[in-house]
Amino acid sequence: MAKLLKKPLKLALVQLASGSDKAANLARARTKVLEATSNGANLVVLPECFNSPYGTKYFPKYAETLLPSPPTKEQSPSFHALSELAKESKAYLVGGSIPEYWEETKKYYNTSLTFDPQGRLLATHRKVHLFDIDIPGKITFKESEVLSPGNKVTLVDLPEYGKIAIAICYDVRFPELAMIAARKGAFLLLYPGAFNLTTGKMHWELQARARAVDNQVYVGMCSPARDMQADYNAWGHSMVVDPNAEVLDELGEEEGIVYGELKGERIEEVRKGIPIYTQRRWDVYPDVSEGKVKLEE
Ligand SMILES: NC(=O)CCC(=O)C(=O)O
Repeated sequence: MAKLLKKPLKLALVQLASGSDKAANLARARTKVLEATSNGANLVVLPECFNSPYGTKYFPKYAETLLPSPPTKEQSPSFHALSELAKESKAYLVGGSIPEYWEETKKYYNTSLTFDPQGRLLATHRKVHLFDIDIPGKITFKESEVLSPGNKVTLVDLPEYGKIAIAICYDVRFPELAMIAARKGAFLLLYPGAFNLTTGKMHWELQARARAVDNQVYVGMCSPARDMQADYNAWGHSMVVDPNAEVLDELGEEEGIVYGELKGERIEEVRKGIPIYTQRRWDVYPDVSEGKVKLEE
């Protein structure tokens, strides 16, 4: 089997403290991304809605136009700031997510942009599963009041390293997305996300570790820092999980950067020890195998 991760990669997840001032958020993101790369990171990730408050009433106000691509600076200051930052830091950059407005359809999306170290756009992921939940007395949230869903699995090839998959927050709860990405050869599943104080406590770590153990790949979950003055209080606890579902490192609630040294040998070791990759019984669950998720050679 070809190596999933061709050489070691240093991953950095920036748990950004952001507020209502978009320009200030972009400037803060730049400072923290440059800090991460000055510490040797090759791939840096920002949180969901890293340059705006998180909430349905904020999406239209902060939305930027990304299509046709590339947008102008007026249409999307964040696109240009991220592209320039990837170039400046000479690293791959997963720009968390931003609210997107698509003129042609008049629809809004929660969208993640990934850039290469030359500042070129590599991938766009629109959140596939919208965060619509209702836990009485705790939290009710309905992204679908404003947003439309994306409709694809997003795999990104980093030529020197291998493939990664990008999805956004609530997407992590859907193992199918992760499974397809892993079967197509991703060594790392990345989720810019913003769980809250109710579901964060219940499921943030569980979901990260579950996707790792299901697929025997690395997982990175990148949250905003917690702000108790904001309408929505993010859980924090950005973390890197290894292919054996062990938490390699984790932050608390405050702003910070969590790092992970990712190695191909670790994936191979875990898969050799517990070889679920060669033990699947597609004959017993053909409905899943028919999902066209053949294991890569
Ligand atoms: N921003 C989100 O998608 C939140 C997801 C979340 O909190 C969850 O429990 O899932």
